[in-house]
Amino acid sequence: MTTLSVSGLNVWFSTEDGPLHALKDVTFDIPERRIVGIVGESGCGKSTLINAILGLLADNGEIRNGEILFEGQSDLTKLTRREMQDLRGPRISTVFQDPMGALNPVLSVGEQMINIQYRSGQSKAEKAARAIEMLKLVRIPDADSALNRYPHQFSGGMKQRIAIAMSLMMEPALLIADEPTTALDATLEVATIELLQDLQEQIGCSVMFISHHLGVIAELCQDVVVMYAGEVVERGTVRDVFHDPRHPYTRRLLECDPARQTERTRVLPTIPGEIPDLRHRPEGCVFAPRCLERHPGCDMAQSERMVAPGHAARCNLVDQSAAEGESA
Ligand SMILES: Nc1ncnc2c1ncn2[C@@H]1O[C@H](COP(=O)(O)OP(=O)(O)OP(=O)(O)O)[C@@H](O)[C@H]1O
Repeated sequence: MTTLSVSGLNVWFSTEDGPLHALKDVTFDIPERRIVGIVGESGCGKSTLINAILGLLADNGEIRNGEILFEGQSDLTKLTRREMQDLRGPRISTVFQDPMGALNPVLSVGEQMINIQYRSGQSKAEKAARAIEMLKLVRIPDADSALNRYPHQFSGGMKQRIAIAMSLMMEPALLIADEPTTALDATLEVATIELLQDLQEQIGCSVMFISHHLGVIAELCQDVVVMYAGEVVERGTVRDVFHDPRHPYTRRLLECDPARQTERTRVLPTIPGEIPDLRHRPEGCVFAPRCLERHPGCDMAQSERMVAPGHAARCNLVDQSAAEGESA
C-alpha cells in the first residue's frame, strides 16, 4: 500500500505583487515502510509541501487542484480542520531541525511524553512505562530518571532524540522529518541517522525526509524526489537517480562524486544563478535559465517522462537522447 500519494498538486500564494505559483503539478508517492528523501535548494517549495500535507498552509496559500491521498483513503486536501488535527500527531507526525519546537521548556520530559498519549486509553503508569520504553529505544541513558528531567538538562543531540521518540510514540503511519540532523555535528548526525533507520524498521512507518545533504539522502533513503522551483524535476530510487541522473539539475547537484567529497561539501553545491521569481514562471522549462544543456526545445512546456520503471524526469532532453539512442 502507498502511505502518501501526492498527485498534480498545485499551491498558490496571493501576494501584494500578484499570485505566486509555489508548487506546480507536484506528483510523487511514499510507499509503505519506505524512506523517501526530498531534496532541493532553498525556495524550491519544501516547506510549502510539508504545510500542504499537514493542512497548515499560511492564510494566503491555497491548494488549487491536486490530491494528497493518505493511506489510499483520505484526500488530505478535502479534510476539515478538525479531521486534520486528529491525523496530525498520531498518524502523521513531524520532527524538525530545532527539537525545542517540539519540547516544552517548562514541562518535564515525562509529563510531555504522557500528555502525548492522551487518547491511548491507558493508565498514567502505563503511559509512563511506554515513555520509558521509547526513551530507551532512542538510547537516552538512565531512561527512568530522564522522565523527571526538563529539556534544558539534555544536550542538543539528546533533545533531538527525545523529540524523535515523541514523534514516534503513537506509531504514526508517516513521519515527516524536516532537516532533523542539520543542526547536529557530523558524529551526532551519523548516530541520529542510524537511529532513525532502526526506529523506522521497528515501527514500520514511512518517512518523508527533507534534506539538502545529498550524502545523508544517499545513506538513509530508498527513494528520492528532486525539487526545483516548486516542481518535481526527477524522482525514482536513490540508486537510479544518483547513479543515472536524467535531469540536468540533478546532474549539476551530483556532478562532484560524493564519495570524493568531505562531509562539509556533500551538501548541495551552489549552482550559478537563482530560482526564478515564481510570480513569473518561465513558459518553458523552469530550470532552463540556469541550465548548461539548454536547447531550443527547452522553451516549450516540459512534461514528466518515465525514463525507466519508477524513474521519471521532467526534461525534454530525456526524450531527445532516447530518440538519438534509437536512431544510432
Ligand atoms: N506565505 C507565503 N506567501 C507568499 N509566498 C510564499 C509564502 N510561503 C512561501 N512562499 C514562496 O513560495 C516559494 C517556496 O517557498 P518554501 O518556503 O516552500 O521553500 P523551501 O524550499 O522550504 O525554502 P527554505 O528551505 O528556504 O525554507 C518561495 O518562492 C517562497 O517565497
